Amino acid sequence: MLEEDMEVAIKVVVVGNGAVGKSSMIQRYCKGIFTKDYKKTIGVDFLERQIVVNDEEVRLMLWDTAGQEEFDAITKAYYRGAQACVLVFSTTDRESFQAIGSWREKVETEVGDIPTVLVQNKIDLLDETVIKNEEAEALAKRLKLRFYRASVKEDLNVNEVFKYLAEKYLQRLKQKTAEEPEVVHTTSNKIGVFNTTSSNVCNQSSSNGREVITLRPNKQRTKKSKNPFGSCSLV
Ligand SMILES: Nc1nc2c(ncn2[C@@H]2O[C@H](COP(=O)(O)OP(=O)(O)OP(=O)(O)O)[C@@H](O)[C@H]2O)c(=O)[nH]1
Repeated sequence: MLEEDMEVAIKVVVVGNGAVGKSSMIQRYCKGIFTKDYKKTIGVDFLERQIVVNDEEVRLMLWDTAGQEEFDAITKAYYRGAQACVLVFSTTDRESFQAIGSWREKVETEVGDIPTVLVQNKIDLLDETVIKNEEAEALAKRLKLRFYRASVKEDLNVNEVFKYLAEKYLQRLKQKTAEEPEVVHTTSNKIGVFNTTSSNVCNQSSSNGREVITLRPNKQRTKKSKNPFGSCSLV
C-alpha cells in the first residue's frame, strides 16, 4: 500500500463518438453484461469497480460521457479531475476513427497529459470493417498511445484496457511520490489517493487554477468484495 488507510481511486473518462460502445464497455467491465439495445447517453453516467493491481487495491471510477456534440458543454466539465482516459472508435464507423484526434484534444485541454489508451471496439464485426489495421496502428503511433482491439460483445480485451490504465497510473503516482514524498500527505486527493477515514465531497483548486471536485468514499465502500462486480453502483 502507498499509505495505511489510503485507497487509490482513479477517475477514468471514456470518450468517443456516439454509438461506438462506450456505455457498453463500462457496463461489461463493471456489471459483466452486454445488451444489444442502443440507448444514447444523455450527459454523463458513472460506474465503479475495484481491482487489485500489483498488490495495490485500486478503485476505478468510470465516467461514461455522451458521444454527441450537443452534450459537449456538459461532458467537458466532467473531464476535469480525470486521471486516465479511454479513447474509443468503432470498427464499422469511419467518422468515429477520424474524430479520435479531436476527442484527445478536448480531454487534453481540460486535464493535460494523463494515461490514455486507444481502443478499436466491435472487432467481432471485422467483416464489415471500414478501417485498415495499418491506419489504426499508425494513429496509435502518432498519438503515442497503447492500442487495443476489443469486442465488448465478445468480452475481448476489455479487462486489459482498464488494467493497463490502472498500472500506468500507479506507475506515475509512485514516480511522483518518490519525487515529492510530501505530496501524498498534503495534496493526496489531487493525485487520486483518497483518505478513507472521512466521507464527504469537497471542491478545491487544482494547480492550473481549475476547480477539482474531490470525492471521498467512506470506509464501507473500500471494503474488499468477493464478487468482482459487487462494488458497482449507478449514480
Ligand atoms: N457488435 C457489437 N456491437 C456492440 C459492441 N459494443 C457495443 N455495441 C453496440 O453498439 C451500440 C452502441 O453502444 P453504446 O454502448 O450505447 O454506445 P455509446 O458509445 O455509449 O453511445 P452514446 O451514448 O451515444 O455516446 C449498441 O447497440 C451496442 O449493443 C461490440 O463490441 N460489438
